[in-house]
Amino acid sequence: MAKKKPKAKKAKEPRVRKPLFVLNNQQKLIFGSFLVLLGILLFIAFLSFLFTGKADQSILSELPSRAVETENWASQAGAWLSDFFIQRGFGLSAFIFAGLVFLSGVFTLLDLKKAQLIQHWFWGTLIALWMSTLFGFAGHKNDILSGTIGFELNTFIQDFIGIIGTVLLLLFGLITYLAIRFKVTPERISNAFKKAKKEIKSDFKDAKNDVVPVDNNLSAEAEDMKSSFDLESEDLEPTLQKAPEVEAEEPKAVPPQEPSVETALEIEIPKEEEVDEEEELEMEVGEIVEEQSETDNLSDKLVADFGLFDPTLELGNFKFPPLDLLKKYNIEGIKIDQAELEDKKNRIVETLNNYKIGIQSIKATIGPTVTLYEIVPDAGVRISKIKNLEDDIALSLAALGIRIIAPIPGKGTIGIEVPNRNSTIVSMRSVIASQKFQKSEMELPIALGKTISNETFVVDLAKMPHLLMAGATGQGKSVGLNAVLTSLLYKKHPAEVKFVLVDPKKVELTLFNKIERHYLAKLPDSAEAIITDNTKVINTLNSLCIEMDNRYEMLKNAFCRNIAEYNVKFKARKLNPNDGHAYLPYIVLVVDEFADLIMTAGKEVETPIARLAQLARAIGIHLIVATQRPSVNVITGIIKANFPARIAFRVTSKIDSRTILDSSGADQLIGRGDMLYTQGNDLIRIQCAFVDTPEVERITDFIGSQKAYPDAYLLPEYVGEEGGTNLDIDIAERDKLFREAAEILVIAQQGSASLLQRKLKLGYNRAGRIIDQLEAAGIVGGFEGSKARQVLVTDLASLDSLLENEGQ
Ligand SMILES: Nc1ncnc2c1ncn2[C@@H]1O[C@H](COP(=O)(O)OP(=O)(O)OP(=O)(O)O)[C@@H](O)[C@H]1O
Repeated sequence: MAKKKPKAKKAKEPRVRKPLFVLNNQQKLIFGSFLVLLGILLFIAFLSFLFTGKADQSILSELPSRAVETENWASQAGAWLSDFFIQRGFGLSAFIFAGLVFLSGVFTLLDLKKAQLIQHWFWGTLIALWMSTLFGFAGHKNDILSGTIGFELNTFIQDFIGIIGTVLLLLFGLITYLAIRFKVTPERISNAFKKAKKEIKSDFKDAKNDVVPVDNNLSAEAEDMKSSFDLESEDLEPTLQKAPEVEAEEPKAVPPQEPSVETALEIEIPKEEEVDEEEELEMEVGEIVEEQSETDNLSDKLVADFGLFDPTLELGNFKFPPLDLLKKYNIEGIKIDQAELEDKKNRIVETLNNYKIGIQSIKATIGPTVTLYEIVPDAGVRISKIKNLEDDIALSLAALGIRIIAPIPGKGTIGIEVPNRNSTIVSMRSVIASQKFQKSEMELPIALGKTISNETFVVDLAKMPHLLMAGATGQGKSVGLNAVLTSLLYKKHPAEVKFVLVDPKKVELTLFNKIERHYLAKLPDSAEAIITDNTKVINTLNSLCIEMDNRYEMLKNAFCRNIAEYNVKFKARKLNPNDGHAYLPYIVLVVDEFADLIMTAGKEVETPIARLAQLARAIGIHLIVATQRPSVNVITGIIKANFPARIAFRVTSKIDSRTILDSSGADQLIGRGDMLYTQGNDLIRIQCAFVDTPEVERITDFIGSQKAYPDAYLLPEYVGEEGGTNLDIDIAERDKLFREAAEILVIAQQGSASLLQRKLKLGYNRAGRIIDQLEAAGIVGGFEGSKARQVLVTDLASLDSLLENEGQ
């Protein structure tokens, strides 16, 4: 496992060398063909210059004009260019530049590697310099051969190191060039010599067609070998033939233990191979050129031609809802009531003094619903003493919802939160309009409300990664859910996020039906996207589990660790849609009234929820679960462990508060959107943003009236075990009423759960389970939709014998 990690990382971050400028295909064609033709023109002009250069000398001093007549095949331009490159430049070597220009054109047209072209230019220029210097040295009388540069270079070098020095320097230049460019080494030269020598020898041998007699100077090993051959195959009269040069260099290289016996024994071949091997050991390691992988090149090309993939293109004209759809309240902002502040401060100080607690300083921070009084007690005061005075302070202030934070984490103070006499509504508009939200770079930003210091509180759902919301009825849960959904609607394009809404109350989330084809996801066969039926919830959750598994597979194939990386790669066109890749929107599953679901479906809901909560964070499925009853059988350990981010609205008891937050505090809230938020560490008191139903309606109307996708986002199909059929039910685990139920159905010859419910006064779940057990026992048939199941046993006698046989 540990070994695999770096590999994955390497695959994840392929080295992409960004070119300075990228030409598109048309530009490549234009630029490439220009260079090719220019190369040809230069070649023609240069060639012509060799014949017509002298004749055109006179016109070079004149300014270019139509009246000037030239002999050059490329006219005035040809004459000028040739003069520049040949006469004043490199002489004959100027042809190299014509070739290089031509080559550049070919490279551009065929989109070959730039690095190679640069190498050609580098070496071409060096050769041009070397050749013109050589011509300058050898034929310094003729400046067409060397050009001015060659002539000057030659005289410059000669002035310093003389004629012999120049010859040697030129020779050195040639050797250096051969050594670097063609990787010529002394070994290769000597090998070439040896090979040539050997070939000549073998030719000579072949010609003679004779066997060379045994060499008396064989090494000890060779002698051994010879004797073993003599012993093993006397009749064959083997003869050892040995390459003399091999013996001289490496006599030990003959493998003594595995001699092969042939009529005309050729030991030299393995020996030569050994020598070759040894020579190969001194192999030069060539420079490692890092190349872009094929896919990178392809994706770069695709990006150059079509730009980055834009998932929002299908609904390119989609307009985000404007701010004025949200209500503006007259009393925005916090009013400071000096008298109230002073009064409360005095009461706090007084109460503490009554218990002999002195205070060094007191500071007030006014929030929308509560004011935080931070006190620094005198030295030597026990913090727990103040904490215990919570009720006394509440009594003296005659206020609900006093919360004491002792000490405030990170500050050396003790906080006392006291509700304001007149609380201010935190409008959704104010939090959506805040810079913090508008400028947030989060994946799934949610503006929850405002903190006690009146700052907008924005969190990233993708980081949470799942949210548990609880609170007694009427304390602001539904408003909270709407605030979450509204935040996402204001920030995310329909292509980027999809909601799966589960609303057993049937009324809370219905407004979102209008944006079904924009933002909602549903099962392929369901008519409504918002799920109100508990049995459908199970199918949807299982379908989400399939979606999760599918997404993990896609991520694995793309070497990505999470959805963000995957989508970046997909946008850069590095993932081929034909290989099953697609842009992945985030999926937010919202479950209202979770307690109700657990009551009716129990484990069937809990298991997929827990699975999703455990695994879905990396692939962009996030859960928001809201419940009225935060009891331990609803918020089980496994659910709790996977929902580190929790919101508690007001609850009725300390126990409930502990169930949600693992600490008390939620019981001391004042309701109406007053909440505590935790992401595993501190509790933050927030006033939830208020968004009313008409506002949500306006937003959904606005979005719903725009062009939509043809259908809601379709989740994978889940072929459920309808009615909870499980054919492996253990006989020992059968219901106590199993036999009775079987008899009822056999007598009635009708396999229906409702019949059992009526006759045995059972709940739906238990009746359903018994039916499953009867099916497993072969008493009733399989599920047949709305029809009752078939009863497979005709009478009670057959039933008796069936059950008796089963027991054996
Ligand atoms: N953030 C808020 N600011 C101001 N008032 C609020 C806020 N949240 C809720 N309220 C008030 O509380 C009332 C009840 O809120 P809400 O419908 O969200 O409660 P609930 O917890 O969903 O109740 P239930 O569980 O019964 O559905 C709202 O009609 C509203 O008047």
